[in-house]
Order: sequence, then structure tokens, then C-alpha cells
Amino acid sequence: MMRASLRRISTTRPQARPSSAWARPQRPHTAMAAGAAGFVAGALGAHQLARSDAVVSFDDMDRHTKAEKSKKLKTKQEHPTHSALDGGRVTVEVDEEDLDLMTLDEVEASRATLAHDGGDGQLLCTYDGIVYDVTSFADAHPGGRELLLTASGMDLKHFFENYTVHGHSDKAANWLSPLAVGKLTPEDALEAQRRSTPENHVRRRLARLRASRRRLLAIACSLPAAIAVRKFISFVGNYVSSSVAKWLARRIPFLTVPGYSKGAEPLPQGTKRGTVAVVGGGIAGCGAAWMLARDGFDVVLYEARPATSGNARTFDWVDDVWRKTSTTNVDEEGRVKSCVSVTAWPSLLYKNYTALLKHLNVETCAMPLSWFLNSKVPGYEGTLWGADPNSDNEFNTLRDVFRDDFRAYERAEYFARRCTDFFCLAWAPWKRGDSRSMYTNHTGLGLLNPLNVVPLYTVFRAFGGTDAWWDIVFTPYYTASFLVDELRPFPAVFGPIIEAQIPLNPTPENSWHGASDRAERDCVLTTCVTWKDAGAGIRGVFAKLVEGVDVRVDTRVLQVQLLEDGRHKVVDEHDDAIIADRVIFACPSAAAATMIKKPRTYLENAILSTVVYADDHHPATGHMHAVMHSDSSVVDEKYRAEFLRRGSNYVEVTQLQDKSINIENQYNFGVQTPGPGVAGLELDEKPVMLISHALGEGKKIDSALVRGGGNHSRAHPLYSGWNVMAQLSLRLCQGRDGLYYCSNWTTPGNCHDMSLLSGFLCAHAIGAEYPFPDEREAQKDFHRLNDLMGVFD
Ligand code: HEM
Repeated sequence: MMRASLRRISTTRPQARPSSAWARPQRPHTAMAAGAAGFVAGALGAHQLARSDAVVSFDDMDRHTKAEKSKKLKTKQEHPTHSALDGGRVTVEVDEEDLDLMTLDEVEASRATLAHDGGDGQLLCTYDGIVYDVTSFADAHPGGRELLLTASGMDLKHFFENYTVHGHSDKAANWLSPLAVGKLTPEDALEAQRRSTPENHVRRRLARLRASRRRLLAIACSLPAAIAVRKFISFVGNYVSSSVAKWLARRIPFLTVPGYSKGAEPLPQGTKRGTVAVVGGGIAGCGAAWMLARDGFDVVLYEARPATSGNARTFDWVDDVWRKTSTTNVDEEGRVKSCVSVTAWPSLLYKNYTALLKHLNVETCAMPLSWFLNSKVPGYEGTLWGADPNSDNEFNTLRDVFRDDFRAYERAEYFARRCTDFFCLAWAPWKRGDSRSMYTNHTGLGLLNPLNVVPLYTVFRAFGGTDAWWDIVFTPYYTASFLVDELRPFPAVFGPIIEAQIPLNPTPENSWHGASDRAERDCVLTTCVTWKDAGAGIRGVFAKLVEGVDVRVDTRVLQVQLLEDGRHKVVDEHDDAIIADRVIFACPSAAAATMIKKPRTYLENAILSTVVYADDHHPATGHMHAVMHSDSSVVDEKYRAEFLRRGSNYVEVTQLQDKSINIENQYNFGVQTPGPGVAGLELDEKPVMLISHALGEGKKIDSALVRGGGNHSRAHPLYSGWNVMAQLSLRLCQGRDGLYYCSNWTTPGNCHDMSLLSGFLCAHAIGAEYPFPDEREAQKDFHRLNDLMGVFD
């Protein structure tokens, strides 16, 4: 029975769908800047808000956000069920009459027939009791073939709930509908859902990653030789003959030599400079587009979401209570415009972003941030004002509880700093004048630093630190910043960088001591700044970056085909196509891999499939999901007033019934948002605007105070030695056949400045000039990141 049934399925396998299957009824197609209007394209129905005229917008926001969403968001398994929520659920229309009954064993057995890396096995999944054969869809899946394979033989409910992008349109449902090949009994349908747990998903994802990592390791091992050959050919090109260098470069099939390999040369100078397609409208894509457009290139920028801005999401909202009491403090439309993802940065380290803001005339102001950690874990109770080194006040008891660990961490961090300084030649006389930079770690000999791949956790443990401190202090403290709660692989080389920005052991150098008319303690905070008007500031930056660019929002690129003349046909979901001389992928790695259609993509496939994102480890945790609200009761009553007055992040650490640790974050945007009408307010008068991740057991948010929600899947690459290895290896593909890669996963961190610079590097390799030649320190960072990414010679 099983064999017969499987054979039947393989004969009825549907053909790949034409690209028109992606078409949407409307496509906003702006020929100029997306503009501020693009950022407020609300995804949330007004009925979900407390006020009917209230505006809440958060691009990529879950349309179905309700209070239920925030009920149980935990580091472990429990997560919100969207089945009870309207709007975001994937509903597939299938005529069950024509479908044969199948057993769950048959579906699961199909996994064995699936040759993961090719072959003609079947990829079967279930959803709502229907069995789908999605084999033909794997290579077209925007989330990548690899992610889809983790679902083989499983039920899709879990995946659709945790990767909420599927519920934002009918696209996933439209794809599935014709792929139905069988149905399950109601009992089997339930059992399929029960077995498809986040743990099973993570186990499979990591198993698949292990397989790709073997390939990556082999590639990374060849790097020193590859770099030496590249240097040799560049030397020949610079000092002997460029045509000889070209001839050599084109004879080495698996190596890209910037400037000489096919497609990796800059486009010619002149009035008609060529067309560049940029896929992805985050800071990397917009930065690249800006540089290219100002240098005379024709640039088409594609953004799959309704607006540019990428991970730097924005949020507009009305707070009823605040509006009633502070009627003068609203903008003309009665909204507080806020940034939510990129809220503040250390300008001393973000040199290029700072130079960009200066260039675009966007004003900034000081934004000292202060993290408050509240541990309720039995035996380790205590609190910590993160940037406050004093252990003799009521708010810093965790420094006493973990006295030895803080010392061990100090030693580990000091060791990492000295080791990194050694490899980066910080001791050399010619380097002494350099100002502090977060990019030096990877320059020159820095690439040989073993701490690029040795985890900070390992160094900390070697210095006598305990797991308890790591889990209760370190991880929660930085989860708030990186939205990643898997920090054990965090490479030690980054330890000094984060300590310089968000210190656990504050010193006069890494803490803010600017003038403050607030409490004395407020003077000991981070050295961050933000836009003077947070709402308009961030929108203004993105709008200005894409002036003169053909921006196509709501447009997913489906294919980038290499043509015989070396140019590319870029086909989008609306069946439009352009011919581009160069393509820059400023999007998640798997999305790029799916789009590239050209022969011999082994290298690209191996590297692009190895990048690890936060959701590969914790697809169901609350850190993937955000709830925006103004219910301050979620913050411990004892510390509430103090936190709302001056804290930027409240992190509560609790032990769950199953003994696992839950890390709950509250971002206090009342403090962090100097938006219209809010900028001038005293801290305690600012509206309560919280963003919650992973609420602890038993906590609830008042549904009337929920303003919206968002999802971060594929937004945060993991900080790990493996990702660093992928980043280093990526140089072998940069520019290959005219294709470039930038954005957060191509750099060593989730950082606005790094992503922006990665876009600049690609634009420069194509022929655009570096935009801030007078900013010497910023320019040094530009070259330092190029040392890591190897985009141009
Ligand atoms: C057969 C089942 C699936 C179908 C039909 C499907 C379909 C889709 C579609 C149509 C999109 C684009 C949505 C848009 O542009 O609005 C998408 C994106 C995505 N999917 Fe799936 N998907 C499936 C399974 C999965 C699974 C199992 C995972 C995760 C393990 C996943 C992860 C993602 C991610 C991360 C994206 C976003 C990619 C990006 O924007 O870069 N999908 N999927």
C-alpha cells in the first residue's frame, strides 16, 4: 500500500509554477525615493488598536497580532499559537474529494527517499490534514531550499507560525494549493502537528548545517592558498600587465580575483556607466544604491516588503493615556514616530554611519542607554544596572552574587583584547596613532587570530567562570542587544568590541560621562547617540539614500539569470524583467542562493547555505517575536518606576518549571524615542512604550494596550566562528560573474555601520567612489572591512 501510494505521487508531481504565480494585484512602483510614506505602510488592521483612528505601523508587522501572541513566549518550547489569531494564518484551498487517504508513516517514510542534495526523492509535508509534495518548489522557495528541507515529512503549522512572513500574503497558500497529493485522517493530522516540534526542527536544521559545514571547512582551509594566488595575480595586474592578469584569473575556475575575473571588473567610467540591480532595501542595499546612483549608475533597487529600511524598522503609534494628558506633545497626525530596531549607536565606533548622517544633514543627540537586569533564578537572585560599576547600592546586588565571575570575565576580556591587539599589530609604532575601531580585529594578520573562531565562552570558562553567570548575566544582558540567545559560539575576538559599547565591567572609557541634569547614576551609561528626531531621522536617512534610484517595493526577485554576454536578467514576482550589468544581493543568504540561476554554483551554494541565523537555534522563542504595547505591569513593580524613568532595557531572568532559563526583554521606547513632541519631555513624562520579547511564565499583556507586533526571523545572523568562516570564504565568490553580496551576514556583526559599509564595498568594487574621502578614520574602517570581505583589491 505504501509503495503503491508513493509511486502514484511521483507520477503526479506538479511542474514548477511559472513566475506569474507570484503576482500580486497591485505593485507600488516608485521611480524615486520610497519616502517617509513608504515606511508607514501599516500591516496591522485598525480593529486591533485601542483607538479606531490610531495609526500603528511596523513594516513586516504580524497582521494578526493580538494579546494572545504575548501570552507565552519562552526560550524553550512554548510559543503563541496563531491558529486562534485572525489574518496571519495560511489558509490553503484544496478540494479534498479527489485526494487519496495516506498514512503518516507514508509521509514520514518519504524522507528516506529524498536525496537531500539532488536526486529524485520526494519532499512531502502535511498541513491541515492535507499532504503536499513540495519537491518542485524547493528551488524556488524564497527562504531557501535548506530551510524547506528541514520540514520534510513534517507538519507545516509550526513553520508557518514561527516564520510569520507566510501569513502576510496569499503567496504560500497559492503555491501549496496545486501541490496537494493526499489527505490524512483527523487523528493522523493531529499527530503530525504534535510531532512537528521546534526541537525536531532545530535538530534537523543543525544536522543539515553540520553537513554544509564540512564543505565550508574544506573551502576555508583553501583560503590562505587562494588569498596568495589572488595577491599574485593582482601584483601581476598592477605591475606587469593587466591583460596577463586577466588571462590568469580567467583560467582559475574556483577563484575570483577582484578586478580581473569575469564580472569582477569595475564598470567603465563615462557618461553611461551601466545598470546595477540591488536586491534588498536595508541599510546595506540602500547604501550601495546611494553610492552608485550619485556616481552616475542606473540603479534598480528591489525590496520584497512594502518599504525600504530592512532590519531598521520603524513604528508609529498613538498612546491614548499620554495623548489625553499631553495634548500638546503630538505631531500633526497625532502620532509618535519611533525607530524600533536601530535606536542608538556609539558614534566613536560607527564612523561611516556618523559621516553619512553628517553628509545627509541628519542631526543626532546623546542617547545614554542603561540596561537593567533582574534575576529571579533561585539561588541567584539580584539586580544589575549594567553600566554602573558600583556594587554598593541596592540595584547592583548581582555584582556581589557573581563577584568571582565578573573578575573571571574581566580577565577573559582582557586576554581577548591583548591577543587581538597582538595579531592586529596594535603595538607597532605605525599603528599607535589609529583611533579605536571595531574593524581592526580582522585586518592583515588579524585574520590569523585564533580568537576569530574560539568562543568567548571557552576563554571565560578557562579563566574559571561559571555556567551560571554565563546563563544568568552574560546571555540575558546581550540578548537584549543582539536578539540572539545562543551566545556560547560567540567568538572571543568580539568580546572587547561589545565591552567597549555595552559594558558589563564599565570603565571611564566605555561609559558616558557627558553633562547630565539627571541623577548622578545616569552619568555612567553607554556612549551612544541617536537621531535628534528618531522618527523622522531614520526615515529621512532611508529616503535620502534612495533619491535617484528606481525603487521597487513589494517586489520579490525570483531569478537572476546569467546571460551569455555576462549580463544578468533579473526577473521579479510581477513578471517584470530588467537586464543588469551587475547585481548586488543585500538580502539574507538563502534568499540570494535561491535567486541565482547559473551553472557551477557549488561555491556559492556551499557558502550561502552555511550561514546560521538566530532562528536556526530557536525558531519558536519569543526573541523572534515582538509585542509593542504600553502595559508597564509586565515590569517588576519594585523596580518599575525607576526603570521607566531612566532604563532603556529591562531584562528579567527566570527559571521555568522545566528548570530551563527564560530571558524576558522589555525595550523602553518611551526613553529611547526622541520623536516629535516627545523629545523635550522629562523622562518620567514620556509615554510608556514597551517592546516585549519572551514574556515570563504567567505574565500577560493587557490586550487593549497592545499596539502591534513583529517578527525577526532571518534578521539576526548568529555570532559564531562558523559564520566568520563563511564571511571570510565569501571573498571567493564576491564579484564572480558580476554578483556581489553584502548586508549583516557578510560582516562580523549585526551592526548598522558594518552593513552600510558592506554595501559601500560592493558599490566601490563596481566602480563608485568612496563617498567620504575627507573622513580619514572612516575611510580606514572602509579598508579594514574590505580586508575581511575581500570585495576589491
Ligand atoms: C512548503 C512549504 C512552504 C511554502 C509554500 C513556503 C512559501 C514561502 C513564500 C511564498 C515565501 C515568500 C513570502 C513573501 O514574499 O511574502 C516564503 C518565505 C520564507 N519562508 Fe517559506 N514556505 C514554506 C516552508 C518554509 C519552511 C519550512 C521554512 C522554515 C524552516 C520557511 C522559511 C521561510 C523564510 C525564512 C522566508 C523569508 C525569506 C526572505 O524574505 O528572505 N518556509 N516562503
